[in-house]
Amino acid sequence: MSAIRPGDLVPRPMFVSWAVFAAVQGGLIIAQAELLARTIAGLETSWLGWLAAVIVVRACVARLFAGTTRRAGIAIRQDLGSRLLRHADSRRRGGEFGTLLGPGLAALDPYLTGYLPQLVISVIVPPLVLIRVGVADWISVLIILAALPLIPVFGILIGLRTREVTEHRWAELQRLGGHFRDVLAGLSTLRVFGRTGHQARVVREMATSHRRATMSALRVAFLSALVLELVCSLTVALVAVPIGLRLIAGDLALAPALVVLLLAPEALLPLRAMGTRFHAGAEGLAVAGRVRDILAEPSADGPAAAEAAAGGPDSAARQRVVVERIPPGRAVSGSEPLDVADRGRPVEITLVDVTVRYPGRDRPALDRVSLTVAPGERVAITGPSGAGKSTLLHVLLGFVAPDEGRVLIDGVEPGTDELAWARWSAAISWIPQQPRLFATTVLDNIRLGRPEADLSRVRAAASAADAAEFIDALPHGYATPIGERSSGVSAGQRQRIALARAFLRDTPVVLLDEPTARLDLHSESAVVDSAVGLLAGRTALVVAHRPAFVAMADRSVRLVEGRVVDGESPAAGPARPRVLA
Ligand SMILES: Nc1ncnc2c1ncn2[C@@H]1O[C@H](COP(=O)(O)OP(=O)(O)OP(=O)(O)O)[C@@H](O)[C@H]1O
Repeated sequence: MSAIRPGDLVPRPMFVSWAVFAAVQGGLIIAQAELLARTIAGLETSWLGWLAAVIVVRACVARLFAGTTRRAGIAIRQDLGSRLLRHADSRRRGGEFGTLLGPGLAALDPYLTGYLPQLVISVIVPPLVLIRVGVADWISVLIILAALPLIPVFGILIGLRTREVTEHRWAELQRLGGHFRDVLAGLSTLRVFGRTGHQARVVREMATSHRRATMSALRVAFLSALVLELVCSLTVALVAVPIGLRLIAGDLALAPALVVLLLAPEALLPLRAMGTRFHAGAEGLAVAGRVRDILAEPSADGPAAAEAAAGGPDSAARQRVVVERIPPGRAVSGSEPLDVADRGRPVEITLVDVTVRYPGRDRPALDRVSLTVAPGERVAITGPSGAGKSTLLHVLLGFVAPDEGRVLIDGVEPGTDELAWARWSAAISWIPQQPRLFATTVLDNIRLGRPEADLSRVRAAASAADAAEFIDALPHGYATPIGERSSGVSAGQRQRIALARAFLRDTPVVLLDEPTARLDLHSESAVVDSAVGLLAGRTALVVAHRPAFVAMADRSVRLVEGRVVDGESPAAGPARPRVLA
């Protein structure tokens, strides 16, 4: 991360106003010390009114300054937020980006409204105060000047460590945010592939790592406050002891001695406060660097980005709605073992008068749909957009509970039996229109439903899905990491990884939502050929848009406005053999 200059974030007039405030504040500090010293030394009350006025003005100025700075901070953050949103193309709008826009910009606040104004105050107030101390007693100025550099030196030494730990903490937070969003968006995929429990563990580990990084940053902050406090106290003591001795010896009058004693801590205070605020603002500094890096990158929103972003916010939101509709009784445990006995034989699926109504919709998405898919039969579901094809698959996946009607698996209704749904889930491979890949390696993405599978089985599954060639050409082959929101692979490659996933999972039932994303000719024919191989010998429901996908089925059922309007009779003949046993 490149270093960032304060001027990159804060407009110049803001610095000027901070400087003016610092000068006024410096003058008021000196006036306050002067009036207090005269009142005590002369034992007269005539200055008390002026003293009270200075204290009140000082408080008002400080309040005014805090208000102006806070408003400026909000304006700067809002401006950065909208610039980031305008600039960052859809590929970058992942969970990390969300973390940057949310907690990231919020972390900028202590930097903008705390550290930077304090930096200006530290440059202006100590010299003003030291001039007045020098007029009263030049020896004290020499002592303060000798000790003063210790504060920034210690501050810088600790600051370097602070920057390191806060950047680490920020990186951990971004990783956590990115992964969490990925997991949420792909929750339905994880659920079908029985990996929710594993992902919960991963999120827990990331949260622990972030907590450790936070504790380490806090330790450094406390240590730094302690060191700075010690240096300031020692400096004041070094000034006070000789002043006391010279007062007793009669070498120094009481009024200038009091001015020196009152002003010595004020000369040190801004530097000490700057050290403390540096810690509070260090995360903001890390964020500012990231913001500047993003704004410096060329924006690349365009057709390619749009394609790469397939499976974007709309589809994620839609999936979330679907997942929210899962009745509590149907939650499938991630640690549920696959039912191996189920894997060996094709399954019969029956829907009886299934009706699904989405909230806020007049027309049901499925209207009394009855359908029987014989063991080993492949049925294509066709129909215009919005006919209810995906909803039909979602009912079978348990994402959507029918409002009326029954779903029977091998003649048995899972109903609200959690175990029955877990067994059923373990028997399904689901390939959605826009398969969800996770920000992990290609290898782990393929073996999502079978984490124990070794590389040779993964390779076999990838070859069956015509994915082996492009995976071998990736920079690290199967170990190549996939970015957030499937960045780094094309829509066609994503489909082939999803098919490889299904080949490896090797379940008796396949539910396939044909990809509608624009695929090039080679990708399309590769996906069709692989899908033919995958469906062989399995009970399958395929939402089909293209003739090639309809042709691979034994029969097709047409849905229009949620109703079955046309269904061919089942094809006769034995089921074809599986590709992967
Ligand atoms: N989560 C939801 N909330 C509300 N309405 C929904 C939801 N999902 C789907 N619908 C509506 O239900 C109807 C059927 O949608 P569905 O996605 O099943 O159709 P489809 O045939 O798969 O369409 P496409 O071919 O365009 O994917 C549509 O009118 C759709 O707008």
